Amino acid sequence: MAEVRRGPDSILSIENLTVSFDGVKAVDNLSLDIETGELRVIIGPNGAGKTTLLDMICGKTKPTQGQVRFMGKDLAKLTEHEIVRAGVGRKFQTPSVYEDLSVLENFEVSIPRGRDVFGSLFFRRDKEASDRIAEIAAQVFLDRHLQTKAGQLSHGQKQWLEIGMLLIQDAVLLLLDEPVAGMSPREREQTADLLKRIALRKSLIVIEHDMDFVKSIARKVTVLHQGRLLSEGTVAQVQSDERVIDVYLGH
Ligand SMILES: Nc1ncnc2c1ncn2[C@@H]1O[C@H](COP(=O)(O)OP(=O)(O)OP(=O)(O)O)[C@@H](O)[C@H]1O
Repeated sequence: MAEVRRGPDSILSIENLTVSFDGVKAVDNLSLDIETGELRVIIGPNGAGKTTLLDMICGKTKPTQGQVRFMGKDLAKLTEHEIVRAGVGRKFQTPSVYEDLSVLENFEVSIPRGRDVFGSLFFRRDKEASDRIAEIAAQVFLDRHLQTKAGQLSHGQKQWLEIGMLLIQDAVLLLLDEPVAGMSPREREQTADLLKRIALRKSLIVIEHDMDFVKSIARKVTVLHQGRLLSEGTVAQVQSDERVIDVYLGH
């Protein structure tokens, strides 16, 4: 089994993580480390434990055993909301945007709350927020759709909107479950560029099945199988790993 290398720059450290459902281990003694600024892709056959792993990072599922540390914080001690506030943003497989609100309003509701916006600071902060929305809307290719109702966007555009909402939230670690599902080839290319640009300043964990897309974004790939770490390395390394070939083609 590949050894986990713990760098001084890791933003997320997962150690011996296990969760059982009805006695079956969906994630089994998994350890992995994500560096700051890393774009890590997780692949693996159906039921390998990929989604469950993200569920444990964002606090939706509590581990039976093991630890998840994010920027030095033990995430088991935080609620789902506190984990979001700490900087972990999750995008699920199906886009969850407010369909009846415009793109602009979807961005506005994602602005982190709890910041004082009183007195003379009010207008400055307000301007800051609208500048930030404009910048992020352009980044996720939606600057010309700010007034469009989210329900009228294409499936791919909804995925981009959701990624934009995570950026507005100030997430520093983005967890994306199949972000290009249902996208056209052109939208996939744009998304690959977008994720690479985001990784210049933030860290990402992306679950993906589409190997062409994986090749276009991944520097390091983690392969899960039956809840365990099967292989880790570059796309070329994992694709030539006998254990990976066995799992995908064998039996
Ligand atoms: N809440 C739950 N209760 C019971 N079993 C669960 C639960 N969540 C996941 N599982 C089981 O855990 C295993 C891992 O599932 P998971 O969805 O994490 O796999 P995955 O790698 O994301 O698969 P896919 O590629 O199909 O989405 C599966 O056997 C699944 O049936």
